[in-house]
Amino acid sequence: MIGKRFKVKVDHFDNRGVGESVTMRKTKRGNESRLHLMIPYAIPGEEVEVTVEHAIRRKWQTSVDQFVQTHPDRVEARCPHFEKCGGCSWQHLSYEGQLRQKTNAVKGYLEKEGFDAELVEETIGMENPWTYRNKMEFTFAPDGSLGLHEKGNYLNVIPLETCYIMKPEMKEAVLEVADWVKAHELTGYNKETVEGLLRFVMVRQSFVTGEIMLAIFATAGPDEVAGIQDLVSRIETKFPTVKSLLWLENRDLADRSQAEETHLLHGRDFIYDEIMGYQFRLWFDTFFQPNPVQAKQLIELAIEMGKPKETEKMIDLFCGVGTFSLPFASRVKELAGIELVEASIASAKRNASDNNVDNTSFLAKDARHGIDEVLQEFGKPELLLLDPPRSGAGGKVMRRIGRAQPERIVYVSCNPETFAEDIVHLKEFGYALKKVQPVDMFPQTYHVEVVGLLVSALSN
Ligand SMILES: C[S@@+](CC[C@H](N)C(=O)[O-])C[C@H]1O[C@@H](n2cnc3c(N)ncnc32)[C@H](O)[C@@H]1O
Repeated sequence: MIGKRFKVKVDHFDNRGVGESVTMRKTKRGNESRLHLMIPYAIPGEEVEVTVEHAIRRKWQTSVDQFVQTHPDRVEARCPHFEKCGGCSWQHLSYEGQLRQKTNAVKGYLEKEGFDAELVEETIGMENPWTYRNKMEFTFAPDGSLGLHEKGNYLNVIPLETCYIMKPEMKEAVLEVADWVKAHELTGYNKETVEGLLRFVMVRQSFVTGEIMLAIFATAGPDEVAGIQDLVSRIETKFPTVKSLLWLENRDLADRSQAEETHLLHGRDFIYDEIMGYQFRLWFDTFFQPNPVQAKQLIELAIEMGKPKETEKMIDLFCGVGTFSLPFASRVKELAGIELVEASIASAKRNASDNNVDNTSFLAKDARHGIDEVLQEFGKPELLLLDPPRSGAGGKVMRRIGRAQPERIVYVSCNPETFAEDIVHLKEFGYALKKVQPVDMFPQTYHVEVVGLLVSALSN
């Protein structure tokens, strides 16, 4: 198969937004079999000539020799790193085209699980689908250059020239770090030889307060690094909005942005952010919605769909640091948040008290056991919101939710595929899906967020 050429029409995007063509072909024994060809950066409807490169899990990966017919939504990608960088995967689609494809994808996942695709609204897009990210992470190459991982090659780093999905000020601050590294001839960490100093730079900025955090992950402490004072004075003089400059020591072999020791080089160890008028403290490892403009839309939508009432009790499952909990708490009598990560629960409690929200309780537990515990102490909630990770909540959690019988369930998801699989479990408990609203949290990528409303038949 390798090296064979085909002329095919792209049928659909797979669940990672890659063009796929499926054709029937005869095997040597004369049987019919499906041939899956994966075609990078191709759009459904396009006609392409491709060459087979290799197989991954029974799907043949191809390279494009020629586009015979292109889609009207095809555009020139804006970024010079497009196709090499693992970040934006859909810059070859017009923004309107991206939104259409996202709506179709959500409809497809729901139809597959037996739901009515008519319940899916058009995807809510952004007025400006660029410079939307409030947090980015860049990697050092062994020679000290700083950039983004090459797509499909974790060991290679593409030096950062530009990045259109983050704010220019964030990029300038990161480029200043890159310049400092070059000036002092510091080395980057080599994953193969496990030698070298610098691992990552994480940058995050609040779009409301403007405060920036710069965190540098390295295999040694700052005392062991020549020129550290130069870094501090460069940042202090050129970037007054950097309110937190951190040096995070990570000597571990595991190449993750974690820290064994935190050294504060400038400012405080957190920055302030705000959403819907609520203030949040963000540490370097705090999960916070990465697109603050759309996050506000998402919370407002969840409120509109869930219709919280002042007489009601509510559970916020997978609550993180309380991004949804705080705005909802002011609209219900009592709210209980459940979340696995203890540090997030500590943050959620602090965020509640910082914002004078006093009708919440937060429990650091796995969702499954947390529901049982909260139900025992708290009784049946009228409203339940869940916002699980990409892998979904899973059947066991969904059945526990079904048995708890809240009147209304608002399901926020960053993965419509697992969302559709999860809500199937609620059917046997008498829930009907009323509405699904896709929201574009990640323009220029295939990712799409959804908010779904499910209502119990028993509540009517
Ligand atoms: C998509 S985030 C949502 C967080 C929060 N709703 C927000 O908007 O910031 C999913 C959250 O689920 C938490 N989580 C993951 N697995 C969990 C589990 N088994 N039980 C409870 N929480 C879990 C993660 O730590 C993370 O905070």
